[in-house]
Amino acid sequence: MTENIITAHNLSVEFPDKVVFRDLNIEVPRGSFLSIVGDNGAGKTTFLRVVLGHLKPAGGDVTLNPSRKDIKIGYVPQFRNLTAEYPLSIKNFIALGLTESKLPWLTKNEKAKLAHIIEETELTKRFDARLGTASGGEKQKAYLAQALVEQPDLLILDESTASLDNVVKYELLDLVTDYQRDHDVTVIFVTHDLPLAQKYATDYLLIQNGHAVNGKIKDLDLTKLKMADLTGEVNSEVM
Ligand SMILES: Nc1ncnc2c1ncn2[C@@H]1O[C@H](COP(=O)(O)OP(=O)(O)OP(=O)(O)O)[C@@H](O)[C@H]1O
Repeated sequence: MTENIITAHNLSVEFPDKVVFRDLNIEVPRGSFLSIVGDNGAGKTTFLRVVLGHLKPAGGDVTLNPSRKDIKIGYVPQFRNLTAEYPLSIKNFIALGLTESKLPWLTKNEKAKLAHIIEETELTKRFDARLGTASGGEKQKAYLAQALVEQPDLLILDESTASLDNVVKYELLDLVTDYQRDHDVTVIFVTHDLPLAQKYATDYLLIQNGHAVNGKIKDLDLTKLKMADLTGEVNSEVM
């Protein structure tokens, strides 16, 4: 039986002036790829904050497995350009994600982890380059490698493909799904890009207008969503 990494029952999230959603039931199987989609301000980040225990729900419950204390999380933020003067090499930047030892030098095991993730994120030819001078795609791959270097249980891609060009977006998500094939990692991809979500995700969570619906991505009918780049309203047929 597939284990769930996230299980929520009747989860309701509200602020004094806003219902984010009510009575969400969702199970996120280990090893799945969940896309969270919704307009700006719909509640995607808020959902993650509740899951990670940073915000108390108004009702219901959500559990993580492994527990919040034990789970290893990798996080890739939205792309932001670093200045050309940024001093770290790609390799040293990725090494910031190592948490095993507190020593000022890398242990043998850490060096092996670093070499491995550099290869898996296809940065082998560029690991000595300064991150500041790297291309946008290489920078985002370096963020991805940093998030994966400790082999997380859960990888959160927080609009990590926004403002990247199309080729780079697909390259990055190809790397994620290749990595996922070889490692036991669950991916949560927060995005406004529905076609991208449809290509890579197995499951979706759509948060819109105070409602949340979820299911298998193959059952999400894009033609029923009235969205221009996901900035419109969701059709009532879906809600
Ligand atoms: N601590 C808070 N107190 C009150 N309202 C809040 C709080 N945090 C978030 N909100 C509101 O809840 C709503 C959901 O915010 P959230 O940041 O989760 O949206 P989002 O879907 O992640 O948006 P974006 O795509 O722009 O990042 C917004 O209207 C926001 O203003």
